[in-house]
Amino acid sequence: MDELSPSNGTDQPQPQPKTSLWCPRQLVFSPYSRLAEASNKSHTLRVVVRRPLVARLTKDIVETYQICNSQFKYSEELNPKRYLTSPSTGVLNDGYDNVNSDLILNVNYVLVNSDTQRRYIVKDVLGHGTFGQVAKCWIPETSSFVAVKIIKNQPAYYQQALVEVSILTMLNKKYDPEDKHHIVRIFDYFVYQRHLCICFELLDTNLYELIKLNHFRGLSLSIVQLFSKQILRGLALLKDAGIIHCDLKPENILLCTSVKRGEIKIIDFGSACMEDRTVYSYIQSRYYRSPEVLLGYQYTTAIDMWSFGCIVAELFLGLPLFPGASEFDLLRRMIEILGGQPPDYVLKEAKNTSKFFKCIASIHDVENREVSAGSKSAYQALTEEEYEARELKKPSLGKEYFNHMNLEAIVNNYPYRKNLPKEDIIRESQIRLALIDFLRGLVEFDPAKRWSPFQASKHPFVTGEPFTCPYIPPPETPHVPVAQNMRVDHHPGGGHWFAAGLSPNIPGRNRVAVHNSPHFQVVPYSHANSYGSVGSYGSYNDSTGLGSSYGSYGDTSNMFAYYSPVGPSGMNMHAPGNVSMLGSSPDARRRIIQYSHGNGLGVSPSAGNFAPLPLGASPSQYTPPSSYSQVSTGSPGQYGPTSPARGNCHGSPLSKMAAVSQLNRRKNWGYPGGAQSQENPFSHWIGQPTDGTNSSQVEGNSQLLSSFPSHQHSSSNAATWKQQRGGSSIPAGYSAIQNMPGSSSLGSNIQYSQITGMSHDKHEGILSLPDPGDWDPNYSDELLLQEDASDVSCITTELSKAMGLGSAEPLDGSGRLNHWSSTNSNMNFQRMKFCARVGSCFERGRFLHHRLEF
Ligand SMILES: Nc1ncnc2c1ncn2[C@@H]1O[C@H](COP(=O)(O)OP(=O)(O)OP(=O)(O)O)[C@@H](O)[C@H]1O
Repeated sequence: MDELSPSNGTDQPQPQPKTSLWCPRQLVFSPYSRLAEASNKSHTLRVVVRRPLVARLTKDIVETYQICNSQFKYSEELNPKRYLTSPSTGVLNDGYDNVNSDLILNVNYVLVNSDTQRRYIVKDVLGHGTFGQVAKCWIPETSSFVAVKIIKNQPAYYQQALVEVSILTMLNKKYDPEDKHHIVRIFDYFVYQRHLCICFELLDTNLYELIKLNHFRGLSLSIVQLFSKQILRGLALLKDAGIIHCDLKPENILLCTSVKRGEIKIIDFGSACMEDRTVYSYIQSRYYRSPEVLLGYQYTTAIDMWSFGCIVAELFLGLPLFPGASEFDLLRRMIEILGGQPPDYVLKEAKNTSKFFKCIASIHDVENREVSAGSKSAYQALTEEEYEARELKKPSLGKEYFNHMNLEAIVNNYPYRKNLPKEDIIRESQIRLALIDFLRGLVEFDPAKRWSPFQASKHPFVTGEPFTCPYIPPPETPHVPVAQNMRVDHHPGGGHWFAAGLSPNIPGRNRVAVHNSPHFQVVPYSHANSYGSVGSYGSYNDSTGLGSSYGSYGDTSNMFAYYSPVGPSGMNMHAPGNVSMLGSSPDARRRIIQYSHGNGLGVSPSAGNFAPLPLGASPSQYTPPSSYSQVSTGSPGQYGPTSPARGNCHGSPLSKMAAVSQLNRRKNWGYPGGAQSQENPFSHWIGQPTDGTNSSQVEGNSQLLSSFPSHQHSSSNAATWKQQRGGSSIPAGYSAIQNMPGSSSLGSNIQYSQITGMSHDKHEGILSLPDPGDWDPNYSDELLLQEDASDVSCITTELSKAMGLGSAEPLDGSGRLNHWSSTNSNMNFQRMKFCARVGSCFERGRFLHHRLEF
């Protein structure tokens, strides 16, 4: 404070000259006194003086005040409430909830698990999703931070969130007790103020934000490899458990705060389902949506492998591989970039084939598979005009931002880091060939041929072995039937909760006692489908005794049942008054309906009248009621999944709500049900051929790369990578070589592109930095200005330092993040985390001020 007020060398308040414009009231603060400060707390002086002014006026304000007035006492109770939830007006649930059914949180709001009396003190909001808010909370008891997902106070969200609890509990406890498979840990769950709260380990930035912090330039191949390996471990676990994540995307993969740098974890199992209970057809975020889901074909864990392939490509390229502005656009991009189309057996069976394809063979040919057996398909993708004629609306098409329209050219022509030595370019080009081969096995149209996590994990791109020829995967290990595989060994709750045929296995009074839920009431219900008796197929529990009977939950003395259209797997049974439901037949099943009006049970007036959701899909991903659809549950077909159980599907009334409530960071980026999904987020900066020709015509010629071993799919024309925007473009020249520390291994593929004018890139188009402001709906320059400019400008430098560059060299226009390094300092990592939060503020502006409180 020495620069704020002169010291007179005494600690007494001094009369101020009349000419002074402002002075603190004498009784409150005395002017700053260096002597007083020194005599009081010399260590404080040191700390305060060295801290930046902003820190002293924010984070250190209490100390600053105390320096000015030793009598000053800080009292938290006197603080005005600082709301973290928006809107913060309480209109539902006795004023606890806002209009969106979100619990209105403020800093230091306390969530209590009434069972254990554990208190979770809200400190910040980490994110929003379809299901509610995720808050960073402090547990005084353990002196640790956790992430608590506070689910909206609506029955459908409530119930679907229980699926997340069940699946994660099972994955954590049964399949990954040692936490080695990169799946987020669930610690606790409870109901507070009619909100289901799920407590997770606290994680850090997600991969989308990481890419964004790097200005949408790709990460180095070593990091891509590092992340790929970990995601595959997670997917292998899911496959073993027979679980489909259904919403794998960069946003749902988070860096860990743990000491192990570069560790990531998969989150958000709110859309997950069991492989043998694939109920919904409208799943996966659009950019990461598999062809079989898009076409309405039956699906398996292979859809996560497709998403994984899209993620790997995006990590490398910095941009989504298939940023379809609509499903038509998505399919068009897949076909163009991959050079093929879904196999005929899928097209023949899929529900939506006629929306995107026309049949060009005779019915007889199709039926008898004569055409599909040959090289020519019986189906041809509709042109834009044909689609419009059929659907009576123009398909939404996004602009191209890769100047190459095939996978090989896109990857091969991605700019190399500047100043990379020639030998490193050659080495990296080899790894890129491995990457292409790897991606080919993942973004494979045929789900039956798509590699499993096990097969993919043996690929040279992942193992780091030299890549010499196209990879032939080892045979897949036999699949253990899900029903056998998913039994849990203990039932502390005395039964099972069964929205997903799963058991939360967490006992307790307030353990989401469904029968006590404000959202449900029991009514007799007769289900048409008979799936056998209680305790039959798919139970997670020992099929003995009442407590382990199929679909039960809570104490064995309390069984209710509620209906889910998937058959017994959707039955949540609770027997009031010790009425045993053991061995109940379908006609004994009951359905729980929601009170549709105020009933003293705390149902939000806005909640509507929802039937409980069956398992397995995010509310954001349900098929709109007008077009309820279900993946065919009939015969699995020759390549179909082996699961015998495929239930009927009802759509969800949530779809419209979800569309409105989508607060995802990339809310226009291909999310199912997204209200603005027709808008192309890249429309302003996505590159277009500068000469007005079709992108496929502007392919340049890479002298260097053309000498590399060619891949079976590679284009002979090495095409041009180009990202273009407005006038602020810079030429994307040939990436010259720069030696980086530790460049002897995969980690050497750190790329900073620089224009050098080397021959093979001289035809390159224009490269410019994509600006999130051009497409990110939540971005604003004002928000940017609110931050400390130096913090912002240093993001990429600090991030790359934090990730182990060991160099302060900034990333240039096409630079790429470097590999992780053990020399990375914790300070840098902290800095990175701070920067990451700043980055996230750009998108979620209204939380900016919260983020500054670090
Ligand atoms: N364990 C965690 N640690 C830190 N942040 C987290 C954690 N879990 C979630 N978040 C943050 O909260 C955001 C929303 O979480 P999540 O994806 O689980 O919610 P959701 O409602 O299921 O979202 P979606 O709409 O994608 O289905 C995440 O993108 C992430 O930024």
